Amino acid sequence: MAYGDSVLLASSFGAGSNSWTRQQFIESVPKTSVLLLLSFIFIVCCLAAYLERYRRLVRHINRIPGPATLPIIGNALLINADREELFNRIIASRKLYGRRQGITRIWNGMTPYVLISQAQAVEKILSSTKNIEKGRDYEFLQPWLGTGLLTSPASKWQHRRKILTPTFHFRILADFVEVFNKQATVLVEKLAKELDNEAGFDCVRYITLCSLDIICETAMGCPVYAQRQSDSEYVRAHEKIGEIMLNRLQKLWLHPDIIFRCTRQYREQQKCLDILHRFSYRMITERRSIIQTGSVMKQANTEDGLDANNNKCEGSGRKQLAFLDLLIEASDGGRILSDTDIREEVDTFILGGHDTTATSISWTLFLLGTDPTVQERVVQEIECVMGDGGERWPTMRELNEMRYLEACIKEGLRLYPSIPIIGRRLTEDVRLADHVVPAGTNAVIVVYQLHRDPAVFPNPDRFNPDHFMVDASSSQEPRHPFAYIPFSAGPRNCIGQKFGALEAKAVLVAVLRQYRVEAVDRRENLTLYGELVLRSKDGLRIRITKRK
Ligand code: HEM
Repeated sequence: MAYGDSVLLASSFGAGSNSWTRQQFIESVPKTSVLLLLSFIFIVCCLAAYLERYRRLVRHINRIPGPATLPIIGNALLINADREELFNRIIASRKLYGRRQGITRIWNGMTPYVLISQAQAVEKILSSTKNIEKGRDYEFLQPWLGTGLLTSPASKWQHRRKILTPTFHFRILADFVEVFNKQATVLVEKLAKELDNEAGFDCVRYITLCSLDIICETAMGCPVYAQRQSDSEYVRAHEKIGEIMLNRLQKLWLHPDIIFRCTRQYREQQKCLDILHRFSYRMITERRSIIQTGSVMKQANTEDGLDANNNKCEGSGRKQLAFLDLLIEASDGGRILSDTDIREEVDTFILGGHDTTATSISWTLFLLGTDPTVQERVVQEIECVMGDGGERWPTMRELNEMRYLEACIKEGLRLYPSIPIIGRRLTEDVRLADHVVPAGTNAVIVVYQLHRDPAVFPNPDRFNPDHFMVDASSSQEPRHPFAYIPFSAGPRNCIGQKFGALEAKAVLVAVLRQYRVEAVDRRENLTLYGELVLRSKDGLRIRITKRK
């Protein structure tokens, strides 16, 4: 014991034989009190550190232009708008505050969001290998998708992406073209009943069911007959869970689990999840046994499949491999991927590859219906590439040759990107133009607005597929690589973009070879919903007539 210490103790407790030693003093203090004191100090330190971080966040965020904020609630009143108004306000934010730099901020209560719609700034966020954490809103997809690729945290994502990338190899996609063509033929059949419909009809539901058929068959190796049995338990569960998740996303008070779990919607969600997950697990078991008996490649491509009511998929062995087979193969008997992991990824492909592709096809078809000259040019290209193809289905090579059709799909995705908004939660500071956007901020990339930047696309609202017809002799400056990102960009870009683009082509070829399309509504009269995917309030109404 140091001299100073003994003096201190002596003076505190009195010297002499009855005085306390330091040891006695320490022993006399109850251990719980010490623990409490240490915990208190720890909490105070954490709180101080948190407040300092938060103060820094507020200081940086408030330097970014944006609407005036109220204490505590920030701009929550502004955000708490109905479906159509919210998207309008997001778009208006740049016009009002961020015209110069395409960067604005908004406070949802005490949570900051920074809206970004300028290519250089977008590049800083999306090209980062550190800021790859998804925004908070993606958590609402987790009951269904778990932490599959789309929703997975950074710590898990990299390893998963490495395993999954080979499943989208072009040789595997070539095999899927047959499924695209087969289901597109069913779509053409279904559309025939609208031939006499003078008033027009919404094409989105028809195309969404076709796309669901395609993704389920390619992902799980089992047709679900969504187009033929659109009221089956599986299809209804799909539609219902989408509605529930969207509704929860929009209603701030349903965000905390503790409240949501008390609602009827939660119970409905659980029922849907039970149907969807049960189906995916059944497929895994079935495909595993087919693989074990070595019969995947041998089996004939039968027309058996999902029974609408009991979800059975008998004799559904297919000539080609499904994504599921590739995942089972990559799982190494459960060592690398468990059945739950596989289920998460299959469900992720189904969600990620279903509405997005259907939305892209629907908007392109609608846009072609607004411009007969462009539509005829597409049809001429199809005839030219297919030669005397008659009713024959296009091959992958032929689809790849249809450059003008591709330009129309790209232009459709420019004007109406299937995913109009992409979110990231920043884990480290980013400098954007004159601003520091601190870690902890939710970065919101407004793809819809980015794609309409007049500095990149002159006359940006016009439907002009020539934007994407590459002219090697052109003296124009090349476009900024992050000015057009319908499939996102950087490390967390869309893994299924080639699949989606090829599917869109196959479906549009099938429809346009049979029908002439005319848009019923004018584009400027459409009301947009910028939700999980970009929708029009009243659907996309077209009229069709038979081509000779
Ligand atoms: C036209 C069709 C499609 C469009 C416009 C599209 C768009 C996108 C976008 C914008 C993202 C980034 C989302 C984000 O960062 O939050 C994304 C991610 C993703 N997409 Fe697509 N997608 C399409 C088709 C598909 C298809 C067909 C599949 C699967 C078969 C698919 C599977 C995925 C997956 C798994 C991710 C997450 C990738 C990752 O985080 O590593 N997508 N998609």
